[in-house]
Parts: sequence; C-alpha cells; structure tokens
Amino acid sequence: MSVYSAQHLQQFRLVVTGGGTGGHTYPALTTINALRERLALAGIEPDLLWVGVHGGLEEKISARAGVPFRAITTGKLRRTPTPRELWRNVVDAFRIPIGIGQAVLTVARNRPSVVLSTGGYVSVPIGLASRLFGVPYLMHEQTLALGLANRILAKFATRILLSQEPSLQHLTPKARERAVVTGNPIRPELFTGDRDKGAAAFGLDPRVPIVVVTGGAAGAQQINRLLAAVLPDVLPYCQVIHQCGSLSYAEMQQVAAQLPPALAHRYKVLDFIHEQMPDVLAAADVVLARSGAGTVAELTALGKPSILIPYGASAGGEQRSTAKHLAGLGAAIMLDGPTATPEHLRTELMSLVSDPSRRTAMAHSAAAQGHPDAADKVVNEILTVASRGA
Ligand SMILES: CC(=O)N[C@H]1[C@@H](OP(=O)(O)OP(=O)(O)OC[C@H]2O[C@@H](n3ccc(=O)[nH]c3=O)[C@H](O)[C@@H]2O)O[C@H](CO)[C@@H](O)[C@@H]1O
Repeated sequence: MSVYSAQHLQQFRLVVTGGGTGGHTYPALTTINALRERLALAGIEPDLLWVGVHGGLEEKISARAGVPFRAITTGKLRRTPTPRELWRNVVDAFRIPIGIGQAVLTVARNRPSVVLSTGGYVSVPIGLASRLFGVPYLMHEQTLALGLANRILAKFATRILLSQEPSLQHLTPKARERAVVTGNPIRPELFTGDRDKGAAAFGLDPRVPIVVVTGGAAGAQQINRLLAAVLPDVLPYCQVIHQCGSLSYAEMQQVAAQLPPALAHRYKVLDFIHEQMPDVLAAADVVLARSGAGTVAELTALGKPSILIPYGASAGGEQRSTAKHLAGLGAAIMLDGPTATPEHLRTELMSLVSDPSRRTAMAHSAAAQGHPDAADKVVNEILTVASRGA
C-alpha cells in the first residue's frame, strides 16, 4: 500500500467496462470487490462507475454490487453476415459512432484515474475514449486466445493483463512489453467450500468419489447427452452432481427417473448451482466440464482433476486452445471431436474415479496453472498505474 500516495487514493476514480457474458462480468465484479477491500484498509471508499450495455448482465450485477452504472450503445460488425445479419450490420454501423460519442462524453465528464476493461464489445469505445484523454487504460483478457475486441485494444492499452501465460504468444512483441500474467479473478468464496457440507447438501456419501458435471453458465447439451449414456455404468463406482442448464433440466430429470432404483440416489441434477457452488466444488473428486475461461480459472485455482469437453466446432476455438493447453501439461483430460463419445467418456471417468494417485497428480498439475491471487494482482496493477499516470 505504501507505494500509492494517500493523495492519489483520496482522489481515486475507476471506470470499469466489460460485460455481455458472465465470463466478462464476474472478473470485473471480483476486481471491484477486491479493490474496495484494499482501499477500505486506508479508510477510502473508491469512486466507481461501471459502463456496460443496457439490459446486459452487467447492469444487474452492478446494481446488486451498489456500483453506479452507465449504459452506452454498442454495435457488432459481422465479418461474413447472412442476408438477415446484413441489415443488422447496417443498423450497427450507425450504433458504433453513437457509442463512441457516449464513451467520449463519459470519460470527459468522469475523468477517471484508471479505466479497466474486462472484454466484450462495450470495452472498445471506452478504451478508445480513455486513450483520447490520456487516462491510463488496463485491459484484462480471460481467455487463452485473445478475442477481437481485446486484439484491437491491446494496441494502445497502458497495461495488458492476461489470465494465462500462453496468451503472451498472441501479442505482438511491442504489446508483450506491456503485458503481465495476473490470472483471471475468481470469486473469493470459492476458496471457502467444505466437502462434507457439499456432500450432505445433496444426500451423498463423502466416502464415495463425487463427480461434478458443469456445462458453464448455460449448461451444455453435448455433455448432458454423453453423461446420460454412461450414468448406469459409472454410478456403481461414484456419485454425480450434475448442473445441466435450464434447457435440458426436464430431459435430465427423466434420465434420473429411469435409473435403477439402487443407483438413483447417487445422481443429483440441477439446472444451475447458485451459492452452493463453493461446497459443490470442494466436494468434487473429478470435474467434467466445458473449458470456458471462468470454469478453468476456478478448477486450476482449486487444483481439481478434470475432463474437459470444449465448446465450439472450430479448430482454433478458445475453449479448445485452453483444454489442449491443460491436457498437454497433464492438468486435465480433453475429450473432443471423435474422442467425445460415450465410450471414451466412460473409460476416462472410470480411470479417474478408480485411481486416486492419478487424480492427485492431475490436481497438482492443475494447481500449478492456477492463479488464486489474480484479483489482488489486478488491483496492484490498477493502483500502480493510477499512481504513475498514463
Ligand atoms: C458457450 C460460451 O460461449 N462460453 C463462453 C463464456 O463462458 P461462460 O460464461 O458460459 O462460462 P465460464 O466457464 O467462463 O464461467 C462460468 C461461470 O459460471 C459459474 N457457474 C456455472 C454453472 C453454475 O451452475 N453455477 C455457476 O455459478 C462458474 O462457477 C463460473 O464462474 O465466456 C467465457 C469467458 O469469456 C468463454 O471462455 C466461454 O467460451
């Protein structure tokens, strides 16, 4: 704390921008909470403004966190539009300059000490405006392969904060000089989970291995169907807590109803896991999941052995790059394309469930990739840049 002058802190004002998905919104929220905690030590309540899209998740989350919110207009230009999207491209082509105008006014009026963006199209106009006024601008990237918005912003960001080491390769040599690997900030309550409480909440036996299955915020149909096909074979050896997403909930309840009565009590299905997530993850001996940036940040920070089935068909998809990277380090098993069959899933699940020493080795490799202190590192960067200026 001593490197930041009291005067800087008294006048400290942060504009945070980012949203669209949970993947962009939650790292912003976690950073805000960590910053508030840090400055509270000096008796300071930071002056904050969250800039996002009207009706986006960030509007709800900022309201719940008590952070003033300003909506700006954004547009998305599709590179290979369908005939219907062509019209939306025309509309968006008008929206983009409006958004830039609003962003310029927002930065001009608020004169923040620092702007932090955590991705999404809303980041671009605010990032541009901050540079126009010489305000220090930090961009944070959650995924291993940089998204389009962040590839643009990386060109002029004061500092580039990355979640994973290999992302450095996606930057130009010049941008790399301004980059630092902080990790992806994750909710601190995830570190407070209790295995016994997690098992008890679902009526499970903590002595029998527990597999947690999650498809990310929306659930994953592919994972749900693969799991349904192997449940009768694996349930004699383990118990399963399955977050399937609201779209597949009725279908998975039917799968549960058809399980042999002797095994049915070992399978628990939910559409979404809310505040129980810390205990559920603490209870997990093995996790079967999509390799979304948030999920992977959590699994590595907690050191969990996992089987990852990336989302998306394209070979260069960000979830696939992430899963491939972790699998290459022995920190996860990747099932993808032709390997993502019920037979393969059954084999991999059984081998992990029946082999505690393999799970331990994988857990260690996963933990070596984790950044449990990511939020603190991002806050350090914000305060350091604030005290230095642009
Ligand atoms: C399908 C898709 O496009 N997914 C993208 C989306 O992921 P998406 O936002 O779906 O998933 P992430 O893995 O990034 O994060 C999921 C978050 O939701 C939480 N959670 C999940 C399920 C649940 O029942 N309860 C719960 O609290 C997890 O703990 C985690 O914090 O944004 C990520 C970050 O840009 C990208 O890497 C993903 O590719």
